[in-house]
Order: sequence, then C-alpha cells, then structure tokens
Amino acid sequence: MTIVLTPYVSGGAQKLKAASQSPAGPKHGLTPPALDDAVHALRCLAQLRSKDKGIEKYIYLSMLKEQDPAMFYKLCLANMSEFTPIIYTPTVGDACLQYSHIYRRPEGLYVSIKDKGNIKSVISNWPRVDEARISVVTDGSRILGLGDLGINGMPISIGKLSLYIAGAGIRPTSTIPICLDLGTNNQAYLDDPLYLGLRERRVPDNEMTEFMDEFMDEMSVAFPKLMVQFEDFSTDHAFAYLERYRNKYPVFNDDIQGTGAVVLSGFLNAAKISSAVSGRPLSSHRILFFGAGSAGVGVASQLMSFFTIQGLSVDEARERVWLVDSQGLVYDARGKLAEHKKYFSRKDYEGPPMKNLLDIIDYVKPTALLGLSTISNAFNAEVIRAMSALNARPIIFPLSNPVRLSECTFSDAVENSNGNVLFASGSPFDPIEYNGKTLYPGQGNNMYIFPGLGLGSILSRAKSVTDTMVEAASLGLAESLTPEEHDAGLLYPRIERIREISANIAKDVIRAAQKAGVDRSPELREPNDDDVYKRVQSKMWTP
Ligand SMILES: NC(=O)C1=CN([C@@H]2O[C@H](COP(=O)(O)OP(=O)(O)OC[C@H]3O[C@@H](n4cnc5c(N)ncnc54)[C@H](OP(=O)(O)O)[C@@H]3O)[C@@H](O)[C@H]2O)C=CC1
Ligand SMILES: CC(=O)C(=O)O
Ligand SMILES: [Mg+2]
Repeated sequence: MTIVLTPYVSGGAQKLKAASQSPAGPKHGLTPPALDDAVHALRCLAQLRSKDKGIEKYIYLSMLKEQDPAMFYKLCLANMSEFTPIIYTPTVGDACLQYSHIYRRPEGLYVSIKDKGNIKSVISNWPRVDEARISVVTDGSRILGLGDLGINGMPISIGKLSLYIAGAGIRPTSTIPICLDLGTNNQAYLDDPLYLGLRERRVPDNEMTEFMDEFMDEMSVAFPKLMVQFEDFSTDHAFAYLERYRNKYPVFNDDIQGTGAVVLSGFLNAAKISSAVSGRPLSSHRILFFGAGSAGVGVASQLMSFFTIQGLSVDEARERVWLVDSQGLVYDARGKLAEHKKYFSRKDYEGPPMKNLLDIIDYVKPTALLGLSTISNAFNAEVIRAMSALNARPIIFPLSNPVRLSECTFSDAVENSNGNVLFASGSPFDPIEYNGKTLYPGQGNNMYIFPGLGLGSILSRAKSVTDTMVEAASLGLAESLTPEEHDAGLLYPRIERIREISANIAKDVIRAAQKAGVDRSPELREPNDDDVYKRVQSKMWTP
C-alpha cells in the first residue's frame, strides 16, 4: 500500500511506516501479511461508518488523511456525498468549535499578530516539499455562521483545501491551510484553558492592516506562484481586504465571490424552471435577500449579471434586488448604512422601518427568497406559504451554514409549498419522498466553485482573479447539468461528478483569464477548448 508522508507529520508510527516503504514494495515483516489495498479500503470505510458521532468521523478521517493521504482521497472521491458533510459543512463547523479540545497535531501554518515584523521567518518554516500553489487563509473571525472562533477557525482552511485536492486534483503538497491569529473577541475561548490561540482581544483595524500588508507581501515573495483564497473574514474586513489586494495579487474572497458564483448558477437554473411555469420573462424576477453581509451582498452583486445577460441595464438590474438585515428592509431613508449595503439600498421606499419578513414579502412580491442571515427557521411555514401564494414555483434558498443555522429545512420547504419549491441550501439535506416522487435538494455551496476557479487561476498563472473569471466559473457550473440531472429537477450537478465539473470550470476560467489578459501561461493559449480541457485534466493529481 502507498504511504506518503505529509510535510508536517512526524513521530514513531510514521517513521515505522516510512521504513516499510521501498521501491520494491513494503519491507517484509513491517506490514501484516494479508494487507491488501482494496480490502484495506473496505476496512477504512467500515471503521468510519462504525462511528456514531459526526465529530468522531471527522477525527477518524483527519487521522487517515495524515497517515495515508492516498487512501483518504481515493475514498473521498469514491464517496463524495458521504465524505463532504464530514470534512466540510456541517461537521467541520463542530470541528472548528471544538478545535482546541480535539487537537492532536499541527496541520497548516499559524501566523499570529506577535509575528508582525517577522512574518518572513515564520513563513520560511513551512516545509518546501513542493512549490505552494494555493492557500486558504482565514482569520477565524466569522467561521460559517458560528461567529468569531479565533484560532479554532483552522479546520475551515483545512477542509476547503481537502476539497481542492479531492475536487480539482490540486497536489496535496502544494496547498497551505493558514489561520491568522489576530486575537479573538470570543469570551468563552478567552476563558478556556485549552484554547490554542492568543489570549487577547482582536487588534484594531490599523494594526490588522499593517499585519495583512506584511503577510501578503511575504507570501508573494516566498511563493511566487501562489493563489490566496480569503475565507470567513468578518464582513467589513472581507470587503476591505478583497479590494485592497485583488489588483496586486492573485486572490479572491470565497464568501463574496465564490458564493456569488454558486448562487448565480443555481438561480439561473431555478429561474428557467420557474419562468417556464409562470410565463414571466427571466428579466422580471424579483430577489429578496434575507441577510446583507459579505455573502448576501456578494451574491446580490453577482446576480446583477443574471439580469444584464437578459438585456437589462445595470441600474435596471439593481432595481430587481431588495436587502433585509437585522433592522429590516434596507433603504436610504432609514439612516446611516454600512458601506457594503449602500449600493443595493432602496431609494423607492420612504415609510417607517419594515421589519417583519411577511410584511416585506407582501411589499416586494419576490419570486426568490435567499437566506444568508445565520437565523435558523427564519423561513417558517408562513413565510414559505406566502412565497408559494405569489409563485407557482417559488425559489427559496436558505444558504446559511452549518445546517442547524439554515433558514429552513428541505422538508419544511417542500411541505409548505406543496412540493413546488425550487430549493438550494448551504449545507446538505437528504432527498425526500413526496407524493410518490423523490425530490432532491440543491446544495448552493461555494464548494462547487472554488476548486475549479482555483485550478483555472493556478494553471493560467493569473496575475489577478477578475470578475469575468468568477462569472465564467458560475456560468460553466450552470451549464454542467446532464440531461438526467435536468430531468431529475436538479439545480446543481451531482457532487460525485466534481472532478469533471471542476475541469470544465477551470477551462472556462482559463479562457476568461486569457480574454482579460491576466494569464501568464502561453502554452495554454490553445485555439481549441477541448485541448485546453484535456490539458487541465492531465494536470490533475490523482490519488
Ligand atoms: N452557502 C454558501 O456557500 C455560503 C453560505 N454562507 C453563510 O452565510 C451566512 C452569512 O454570512 P456573512 O454574510 O459572511 O455573515 P454576516 O454576519 O456578515 O451577515 C449576516 C447578515 O444577516 C443579517 N441578520 C442577522 N440577524 C438577522 C435577523 N434577525 N433578521 C434579518 N437579518 C439578520 C445581518 O444583519 P446586520 O448587517 O444588520 O448585522 C447581516 O446582514 C453564514 O451562515 C455563512 O455560513 C457564507 C458563505 C458561503
Ligand atoms: C460555505 C462558506 O464558505 C461559509 O459558510 O462561510
Ligand atoms: Mg466561508
């Protein structure tokens, strides 16, 4: 069997395993006599499935990934819909919450505010087994919908990179999960004797920006071919650092751009179905966002292209969007607004604050209701019924993560819409039987986008990640449904096809990078798309 040591493992067990390797196969006596790859795969799956709790499964898979990455990724690829809810949302949310308690070994790079002025030497400690190509960087300040988790955010960077490796064939040794420790305002962690991060409150913005400038600069010097994915920064910093670095380095923000792209894709497919039934033109859809943070506003911005593709002007497209935040409908006359909400703030409403979601639905008459609020059950039975009264096929996407923060469950959405809902959630729900038919929930999660977007950006050696590259990823995903998936009423392709989907998205991203003139990989400027697709596939790592 293949045993590959990851750069950051050590210890007696690994040394013994490494010793069992030789070009001619395992050294006699250092592995059990009947150890066989295929049977061992069954053994690993049986061990995984014997565990009742999600967090125990997470810990088991974490250890398997360390000890035998090839086996881990082989099993992951063969069982994507079973593995993703464990290594990613929802279980990765529990892993983050409990990280300081379940911690067993270092994994990834930790850079703290105490390293300011000295970040270069910290980065230089990263083992250079392979040239780093992609890093997922979080500061732990808004992990999923769970709030400020400080250093406990590390598993989100690890989980996203596992999906890059499984879903897009990025070489494991070319990835760097990073958690920046800028303190935490989570009092429970500050009081927890096992907490692994700095026992300090978050630093002020000016200090954070100095730190981020140094960090980004040193990363680009140490790893000239690196692409950085910002993940789960709190909303103000998410927008600020994307703007600050996007024209300087190859970087994108997954919560703003990845989520925007995945939702545009699912919305395109849902709107076509909804419009085919109602007869209303695609350009007349009306979208109500419940939640106006980095994800809500990121998705709203990306959905502008849904309308501009239908021929609306940018101003007309903006008129199709309504935002709701914790204070209710977002409108100019309400008073001072956070910078990121201003663009979509309504100018055509001047009445008293409108806080009740049912009143807002009655006023807006939306065809689509998208939840990015972290408020579980916000889309209650009355809300779903109100949407169903307005629309033969209401589009309802409760996109908050993890699953317990979803604005509604799939079964509630189906029951209260008499099976008519066009549904996608951020975290996975099981299919359900309804009136003798199997209904499948969509998973509107950026996991469909970032692997292909990252792969395309890396292979094209993009200087920056342009809006057109993000849009290409989204449209590529929307078009990737097979006839069978269309017939089953799916809004997103089956996750089992993630490699094929990612290769297609990467090809479209490469083309968009070339069109935008940001690519630095002349050998990919092939005239034929099929050749580019084949080149992408040939570059994918296979366990
Ligand atoms: N499906 C996917 O792929 C993704 C899902 N997400 C999920 O989206 C959620 C939000 O993320 P993000 O935008 O970064 O977080 P933020 O905290 O920035 O945004 C949350 C938004 O919800 C609003 N809100 C909070 N309480 C209420 C309420 N009672 N009624 C109405 N609105 C309310 C907030 O209002 P205010 O502005 O007034 O505070 C804010 O606008 C998270 O759960 C995250 O996991 C994120 C990225 C990807
Ligand atoms: C999916 C994701 O990126 C989030 O919930 O933050
Ligand atoms: Mg995120």
